[in-house]
Amino acid sequence: MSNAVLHVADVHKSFGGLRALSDIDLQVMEGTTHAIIGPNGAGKSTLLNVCIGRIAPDTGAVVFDGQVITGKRPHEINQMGVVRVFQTPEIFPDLTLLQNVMVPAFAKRDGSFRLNALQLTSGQSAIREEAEHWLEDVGLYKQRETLAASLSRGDKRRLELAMGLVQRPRLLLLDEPTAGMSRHDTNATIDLLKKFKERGMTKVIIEHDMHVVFSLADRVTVLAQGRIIADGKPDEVRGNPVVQEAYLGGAH
Ligand SMILES: Nc1ncnc2c1ncn2[C@@H]1O[C@H](COP(=O)(O)OP(=O)(O)OP(=O)(O)O)[C@@H](O)[C@H]1O
Repeated sequence: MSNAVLHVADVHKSFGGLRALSDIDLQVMEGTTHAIIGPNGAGKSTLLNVCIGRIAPDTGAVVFDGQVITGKRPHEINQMGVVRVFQTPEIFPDLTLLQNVMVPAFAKRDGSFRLNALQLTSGQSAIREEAEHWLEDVGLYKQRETLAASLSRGDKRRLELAMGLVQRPRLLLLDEPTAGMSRHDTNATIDLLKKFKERGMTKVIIEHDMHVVFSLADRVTVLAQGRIIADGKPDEVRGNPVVQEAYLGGAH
């Protein structure tokens, strides 16, 4: 039996009169890729934000590796090993790729996020080597000395992935990792994420592109109007008439 790395336990969240999340209970098992899908406004981003401490649930709890993390600050949750890769890459355009990856590597080592860590000499070469390793892993090693601003959209996402990986996540949360990408870049991203899957990394992925979801997910949870309407293996979910109805009735 594998363990639940993440357990979202009976979470509710309202914004004013709007119920963004109701009765959310789900478990992400060790080593799996767990997709969260649903029409626009279903509550996917709110759920992710609850998991990383950016939004406090009204009731319920989030348990990570057996510890309640509800109420902890985002950087504390990040230090525990929960890493989120954003829909819009959060990179430093005026730094080189290498420097971009070195900043979170220093943050992981020192427990605080500082741009001026790049001026530190202690441990600089070990951090540099580690950053190079992850740039190589995502296929950006050759461009390591170029400025991040010059990258294509797909490569910026890869860079952000390297910035996440250098933190050696226990749980990687990916928010629409292929949004706005060409089919070629999307397929390259699928291949990259498959590689991490083979290494046993636990991932949660929010994604609209069903080709990506069904290429990667071991389990799929479907949200609609803030509730879980289906949860199971990809094929079970795909054939579920309730899911089809939610998509037809929604914006997609
Ligand atoms: N800070 C907020 N204040 C008020 N309402 C919010 C806030 N954040 C989200 N909502 C509302 O909560 C509901 C769920 O939004 P959320 O962004 O979580 O959905 P989503 O499934 O991620 O949608 P999308 O696929 O469009 O990104 C929506 O009706 C949204 O308008």
